[in-house]
Amino acid sequence: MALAAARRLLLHAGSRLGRREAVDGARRFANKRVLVETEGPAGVAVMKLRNPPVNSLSLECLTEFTISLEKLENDKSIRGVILTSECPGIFSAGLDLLEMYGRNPAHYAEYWKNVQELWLRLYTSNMILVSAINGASPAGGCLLALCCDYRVMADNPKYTIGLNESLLGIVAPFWFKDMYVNTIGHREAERALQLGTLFSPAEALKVGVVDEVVPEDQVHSKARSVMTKWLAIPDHSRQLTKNMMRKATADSLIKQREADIQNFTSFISKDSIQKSLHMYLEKLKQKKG
Ligand SMILES: CCCCC/C=C\C/C=C\C/C=C/C(=O)SCCNC(=O)CCNC(=O)[C@H](O)C(C)(C)COP(=O)(O)OP(=O)(O)OC[C@H]1O[C@@H](n2cnc3c(N)ncnc32)[C@H](O)[C@@H]1OP(=O)(O)O
Repeated sequence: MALAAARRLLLHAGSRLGRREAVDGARRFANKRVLVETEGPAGVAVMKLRNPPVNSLSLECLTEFTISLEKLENDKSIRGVILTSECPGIFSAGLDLLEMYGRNPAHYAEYWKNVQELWLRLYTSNMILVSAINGASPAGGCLLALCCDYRVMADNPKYTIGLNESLLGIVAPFWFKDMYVNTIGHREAERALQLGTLFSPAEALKVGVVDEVVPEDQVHSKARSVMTKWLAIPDHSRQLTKNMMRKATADSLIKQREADIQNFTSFISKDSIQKSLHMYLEKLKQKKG
């Protein structure tokens, strides 16, 4: 409830928590975890996730992300968004494991509702979305990239991307799966989902998880040049086409949002699933030292 109130305040009362300033004709607004810079005449915004250390999608981060997108969507001068990260070497570590571990069912339900909301807003956005994937992008991080119309990834073998849920002992929700199938086809998705494959940039390109791999220092310039190409298409025809391609996938979640929340909540609350998440979190800790 408190988050919903914060969201209303941020969105409608301007920016009490956020900031808006003019810099050389460009505009920017920032919440704590999302920075948005817009470039006047081109109608393009650059949205940077900045939730260190790994841009995990905590409830606060999801909320700020959704609010920022909503603001951009309502700003008729904005036609495209480049989605990227301000955390070195990490695009996004995906959903925040600490939101799904050791909490109560009401918290899981609230968290999942916000995950759904961000996904629906991103996936069905009328704007052109290009991701500049400048770091690791597992699970929910990959989901963000898959929502975009075009994905450019940095050519660094340390960065991997994919829906790795099965490695955590959890299952990618059906709408994650649907988007994966839409992007890389049924056979590749079936294999990658079962194995929890995290693809290197070269593999991701080969299988179609990303559209282009470029040297790390060119990710942003390439994303901009891709955006320029997409901006040349009339908005109305591009938007109708995007809607035609994505509507069925979005509708299948819209039709069963409440049931999906119940499924998630009962699945994630299971002792066996909590145990798997505990082990995975321990593994992440041990990796350090
Ligand atoms: C049948 C019905 C089905 C219904 C559906 C049910 C369930 C499905 C539900 C959800 C789908 C899940 C989606 C997800 O996104 S789950 C998250 C998956 N993410 C990962 O697996 C990434 C894990 N992280 C890493 O691999 C690495 O951290 C990294 C991103 C490659 C970065 O490595 P680096 O070496 O740079 O950092 P550290 O590993 O040292 O991490 C620093 C710090 O961050 C913590 N952390 C990492 N990832 C997360 C995360 N996703 N959430 C929360 N915290 C994270 C890590 O533990 C370290 O913490 P510390 O306190 O030790 O500093």
